[in-house]
Amino acid sequence: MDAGLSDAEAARRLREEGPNELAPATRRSLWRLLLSVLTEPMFGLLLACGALYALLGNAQEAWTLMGFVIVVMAISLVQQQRAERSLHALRELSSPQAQVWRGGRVCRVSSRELVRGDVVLLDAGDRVPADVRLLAATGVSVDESLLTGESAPVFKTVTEDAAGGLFAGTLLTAGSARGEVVATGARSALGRLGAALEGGTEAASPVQQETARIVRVAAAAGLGLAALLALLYGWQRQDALQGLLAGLTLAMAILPEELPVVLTLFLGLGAWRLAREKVLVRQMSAVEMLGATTVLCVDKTGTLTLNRMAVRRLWSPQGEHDLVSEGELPLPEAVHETLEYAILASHRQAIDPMERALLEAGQRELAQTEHLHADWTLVEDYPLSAELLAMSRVWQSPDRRERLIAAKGAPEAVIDLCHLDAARQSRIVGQVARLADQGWRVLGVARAVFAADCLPPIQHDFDFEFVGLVALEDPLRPEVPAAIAECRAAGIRVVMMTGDHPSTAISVARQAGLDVAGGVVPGTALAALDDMGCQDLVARSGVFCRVQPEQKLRLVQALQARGEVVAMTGDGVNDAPALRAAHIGVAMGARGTDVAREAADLVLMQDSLTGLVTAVRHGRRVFANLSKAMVFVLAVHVPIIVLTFLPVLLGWPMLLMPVHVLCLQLVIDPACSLVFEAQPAEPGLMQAPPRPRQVRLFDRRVLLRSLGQGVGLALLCLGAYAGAVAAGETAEAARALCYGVLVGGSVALIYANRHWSVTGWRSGAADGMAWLAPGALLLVLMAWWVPVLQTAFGFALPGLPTMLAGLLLVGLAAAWFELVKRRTP
Ligand SMILES: Nc1ncnc2c1ncn2[C@@H]1O[C@H](COP(=O)(O)OP(=O)(O)OP(=O)(O)O)[C@@H](O)[C@H]1O
Ligand SMILES: [Cu+]
Repeated sequence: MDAGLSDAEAARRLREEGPNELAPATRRSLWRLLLSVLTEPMFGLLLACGALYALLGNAQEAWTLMGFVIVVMAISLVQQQRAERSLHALRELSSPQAQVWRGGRVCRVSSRELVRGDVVLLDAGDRVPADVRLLAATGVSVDESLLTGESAPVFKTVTEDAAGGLFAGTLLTAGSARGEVVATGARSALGRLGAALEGGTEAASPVQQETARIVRVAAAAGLGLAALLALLYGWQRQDALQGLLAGLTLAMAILPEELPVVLTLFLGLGAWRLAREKVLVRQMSAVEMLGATTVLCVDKTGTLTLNRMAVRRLWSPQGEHDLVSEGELPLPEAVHETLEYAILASHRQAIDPMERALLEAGQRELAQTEHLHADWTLVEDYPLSAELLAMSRVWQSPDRRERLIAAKGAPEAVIDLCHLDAARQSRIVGQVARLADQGWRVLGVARAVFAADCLPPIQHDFDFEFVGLVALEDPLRPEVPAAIAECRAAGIRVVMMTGDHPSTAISVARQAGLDVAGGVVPGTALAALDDMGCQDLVARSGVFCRVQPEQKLRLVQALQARGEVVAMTGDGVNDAPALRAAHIGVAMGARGTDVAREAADLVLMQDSLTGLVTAVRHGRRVFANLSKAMVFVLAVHVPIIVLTFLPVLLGWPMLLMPVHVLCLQLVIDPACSLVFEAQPAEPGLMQAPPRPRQVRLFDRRVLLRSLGQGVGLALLCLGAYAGAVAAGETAEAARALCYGVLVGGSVALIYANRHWSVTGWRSGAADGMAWLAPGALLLVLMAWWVPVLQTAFGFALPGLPTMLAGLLLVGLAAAWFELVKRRTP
């Protein structure tokens, strides 16, 4: 029964008892989305306008307006749905997984597919997916604070009573376990409590906060101005209803309802694009923080290296053997014991790549010898700890005559266990340095015998005898040097924090192309330093060895105190605090623990540093595109405001009505979501230093550019109107021309702002532009020619010379935008 359920039985139970989740995944339905669109203030304004038209007796205008309302709302709905769908897909991808016996073998399934009776395997760092009865447990301790509020670890062993089990939502902090699922979903202890895992609470990023502030200010200012305009108009012309209409138009023009939509859309789609590059974003705001990253703190194994360990060399005081260069020779007797005891000090069903490498070397090299003790039984197990980087296992031979203890671990820890004299000690230390200099991970191996029945509590109490050294090779990921070079070019420092030996650390750092000028600093050096000392240290050195998780946290904090924006990779059970502290915590999808993943903002599905560099590049691109979109959105509002306000002041007939503003939205919204969001990175984006952290989205440059471009367009539109009237056109034809220049100018505005470092027409074919520009042209022509629209828009067809003049004005606008783009710093 330990082999778990069959696939068919599991599927049947899943159907009958439902999935293992507390609340069904919440995906905002179409109705919810529609509701949120309907409750936007813009919609209220439009309804008010429609009602006013109806009151004024302009039934046709009221209907046209409503028609546009539906189109604009549909666009907005589609955009939101697009963002929503990408978010949902992300959540699915990042949903927790569980290791389970199904149909006689171990496989990984999404934990929502677990059913009662499944046999699950759990390891330190796993979140317990359901209520589980323990079948086997080694050194299991759990954090049940989610259920009990008590954060002290609780030790668990296999017992008959229910309290011995593991509960859904608790965290395995140490050990490993096998157990049978007894309750899932709402029937689990957590489900009965009605509690929910706090999943990805979205903290607003600086840009999100800034945007929210701008929207509030602009909305208040807009409403104030609109009220002023309504009063002015009503008082000047003694026409309260028309005044109200003018006011509403202005309110509509100023209301910056695009901004938050643009922000969510850009961050959401940015996350979706990253997911296609195998980088999962758990915290949306991380996309934008990534662009400001100045320091990447990376671990070594798996991030810089392949985590594909292989035993390279065996050393004992009697001899040495290289498994690659002397691979065809049989293993010399002198190193047999080194490998033998290294394997005895490992788990039989090893997960750790290092232990697997040892087992595999044993199968290959010792198969014909008496050194593999399949018939021995495990009596006791002393795990690795932060204080002592060594682990021991106690074995009983079949004849039960003696107990044998094998230890392996960091060489200095094993030497310490063996109580060697100074001469032998320094000889071994020299050998360790020689092997580690190649970038290999070196383990010391020791053994002891024990006759008494009662085992001592700590490893130090055995009388260990030094056996030898094992050097494991873990090749550098081939793509890493290029990724690090890219970081350097982009002004990003890469700092390595590893748990490994100093010589191994520096050698791998050198191979990867890290800055090793500051030497390698052991984690213990931090203990003697105060916070200022720490900050000095992280400024000077970029390679840290024998680092423990608490020290990672201190290093991250010291970097942050120096004003750096820190992204940090981590995968261990104890890395969570440092991951949370870093601006961007990065966990590994394949090898990381649940704890690390839950604490992280990003999950790299391919575990490689390259993914992180890609993420940084995307972060920079998203921020750049956001600024471009903001310049455009701000700039295009300037002429709209001027064209609504100025005619009232000058006593002209109204130039813009709600329907015009609304129709322009048909250009603005797709421009943001299609054109600006999809802009590729500017050339040189990764050759520039990171943007300083205090840089705001609406900085001087953005404001200057948008004002400069917007005022230019406003003047040209006014010029178009005044010119047309002067040339003898009717007010309707002049308005038609003015609107044509406004729409054409907006398209030119998009065109110019797509790229900042390149002139518009040199920037190559533009994806979204290809149908945005013809679409806008069609819109204008239809409004000019189609009779129904003509009346709704208050247009008359201008004469041909006027039209040509309008075309010229649009060309002028395009030239002006380029000029402003170049001249603003
Ligand atoms: N299973 C093990 N058996 C014996 N020693 C081990 C084992 N795992 C780790 N060690 C020792 O502990 C040291 C630190 O291991 P740890 O797992 O903390 O490194 P790490 O943080 O994974 O390294 P990196 O930063 O390179 O990823 C290792 O260099 C090794 O000497
Ligand atoms: Cu000791």
